[in-house]
Amino acid sequence: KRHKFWETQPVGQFKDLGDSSLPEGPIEPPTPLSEVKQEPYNLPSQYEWTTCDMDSEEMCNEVYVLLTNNYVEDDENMFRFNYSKEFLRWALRPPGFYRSWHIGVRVKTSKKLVAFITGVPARIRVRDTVVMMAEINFLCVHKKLRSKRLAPVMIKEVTRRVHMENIWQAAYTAGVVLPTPVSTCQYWHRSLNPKKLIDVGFSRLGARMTMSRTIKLYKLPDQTVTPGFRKMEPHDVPAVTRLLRNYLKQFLVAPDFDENDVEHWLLPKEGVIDSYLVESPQTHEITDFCSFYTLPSSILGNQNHTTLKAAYSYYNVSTKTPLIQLMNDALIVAKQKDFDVFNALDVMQNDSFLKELKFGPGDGKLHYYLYNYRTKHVLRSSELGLVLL
Ligand SMILES: COc1cccc(CC(=N)NC(=O)c2cccnc2OC2CCNCC2)c1
Repeated sequence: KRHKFWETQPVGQFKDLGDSSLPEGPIEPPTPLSEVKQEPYNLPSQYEWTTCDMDSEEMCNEVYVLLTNNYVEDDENMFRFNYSKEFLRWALRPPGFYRSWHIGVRVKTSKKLVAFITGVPARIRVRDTVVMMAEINFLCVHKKLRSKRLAPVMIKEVTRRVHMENIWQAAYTAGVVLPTPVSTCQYWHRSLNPKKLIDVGFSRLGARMTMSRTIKLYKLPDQTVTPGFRKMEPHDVPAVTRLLRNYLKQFLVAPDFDENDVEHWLLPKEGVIDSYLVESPQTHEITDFCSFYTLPSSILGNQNHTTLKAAYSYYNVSTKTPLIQLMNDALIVAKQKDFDVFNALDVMQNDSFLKELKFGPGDGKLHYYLYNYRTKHVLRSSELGLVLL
């Protein structure tokens, strides 16, 4: 398939697949900062660049409205991601963030926001090398402006602004195959509210299954079962950082989180991120951790329901509590908080609990990409220790 734009970019090309003579590492060397293009790329004449200050209630709302109406839908166009404003502020303002990497496109005359793309800085380890990268996300072009080739110029502009901060690599995910996935993950769903999921067409009643039998199949206890299971609190940051850093060592690609990162990315925030840990009642040692983020989806065209309340598995660590028991407690808490479904990718050790905890395979895949960084091989999803929002 022709990838006119991606064939011009420093990314693994399909023709290079299997050529194991190519070394792991950057594809192109950094450019001297004086040679980085200082002025923004040209947009079609009726549009202009804008920087979206997510601290501004008004701009944050404009971004929220654009994404709510124009962001990613499932393959059958029945659902559309509906990131909340609080979530967007959290996702886009981690330690060291750059406002200039929150890029919008406006119509010059009306000033209407019609496109968006973002980057946030992240230290990501690839095998034994920690690389400063930009995590690129929320690329969105208004439905009415599709196929005007806006996305390539937006990707070039965010790349230019990342280069200006002397960062030369990036990580991103997509539901489509581009040159060339560093890994491809299968996503899985665990029903928490099967009646609603069937009513809205997210799930179908199994063959030879009645609704009451289905409700019983997915029923969960009212309370968590692990002694010492509790919400993460600020004073837990150092211990959770140690636990998570040690656990992530086993994966070929993983974030290199320090305490500042853990404080931002993993401390609970109502309606955004939930995280729990197991503190041994005997030793008070923190032995396990689980977390999930809140990403609702708009339900397109259903009379009775407008929103699908979905939890997405984030980072989980098990050293004493069996991962299956830990994740079942996460399901129990998600059900207590009235989530309809709990989603997970088959990354890290997730494969070990998916089937047993009654997750069903989703109808699509999520591809992971690195920009300007070649890996020796395509990674198995279980070698991935990175979850993007
Ligand atoms: C249920 O509502 C949906 C609304 C839009 C798209 C999809 C299907 C889909 N594309 N799902 C995922 O990409 C996905 C499935 C499981 C876990 N994480 C995921 O994506 C995350 C990570 C990448 N950025 C979007 C959120 C579902």
